[in-house]
Amino acid sequence: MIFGLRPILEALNAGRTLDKIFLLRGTKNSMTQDIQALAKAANIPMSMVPIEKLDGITKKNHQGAVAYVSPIDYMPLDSILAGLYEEGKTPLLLVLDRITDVRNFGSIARNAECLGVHAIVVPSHGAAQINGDALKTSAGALNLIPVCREANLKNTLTFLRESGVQVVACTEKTDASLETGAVDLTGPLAILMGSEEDGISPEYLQIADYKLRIPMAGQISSLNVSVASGIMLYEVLRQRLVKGA
Ligand SMILES: C[S@@+](CC[C@H](N)C(=O)[O-])C[C@H]1O[C@@H](n2cnc3c(N)ncnc32)[C@H](O)[C@@H]1O
Repeated sequence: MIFGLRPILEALNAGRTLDKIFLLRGTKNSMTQDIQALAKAANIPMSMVPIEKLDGITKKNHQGAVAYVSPIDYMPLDSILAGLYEEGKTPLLLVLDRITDVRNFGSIARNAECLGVHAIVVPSHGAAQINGDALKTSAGALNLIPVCREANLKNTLTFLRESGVQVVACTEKTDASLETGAVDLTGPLAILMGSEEDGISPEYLQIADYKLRIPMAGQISSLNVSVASGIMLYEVLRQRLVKGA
């Protein structure tokens, strides 16, 4: 963690990757304005809060502002995609729409790394903080797989489609079932997973090329998102192995 306006400003100016910034509600001066502008430009989520409410933080040590330093460096999606095409690889991306549980996120990252995903894409707001717990649950996968943080997932999904990447929404809210094999998952692909709370945003579902449901035989209406990501990514890998892609 970094405490205080000046140290946070210095960290931003030095290009350090911050996960989230909290400013004490009511503080407004030239430094807070600079922090706000730099945080916005770098896609770093920021909240104005009564800081004393944050875990383990007292009036004495916060000095008006607290920032969490990210244990990973976020990567730019466009250059990752360009690099994959240049290397002759068939891109496989995993887009996570507001996964908020840190352990779910870590476990999804582990599935992704094990099953051949080239990069994970998360929104800059409303997603789990990438912290020590996420790193631990990922079994180190978060040190191996690039993570891209995007300000606007709608624009990102549109960009992916325009770049030749097929967007497949993994959702229980469709009749199209995965086991039919009706959708070819061997081309450039982005798998979209939805939040624990309310699934994939309707506006993202509209952009997707296909929606696919993992068949279920029980009474509960959906799988845990990490489990669902594992099943969906296994099917992608299975199709690619069968085709020799
Ligand atoms: C726990 S579910 C979300 C449930 C939530 N109550 C809702 O209203 O959508 C989280 C995510 O896991 C994935 N998922 C869960 N069960 C699935 C299934 N049977 N088929 C496809 N995706 C599934 C979807 O991406 C879903 O958005």
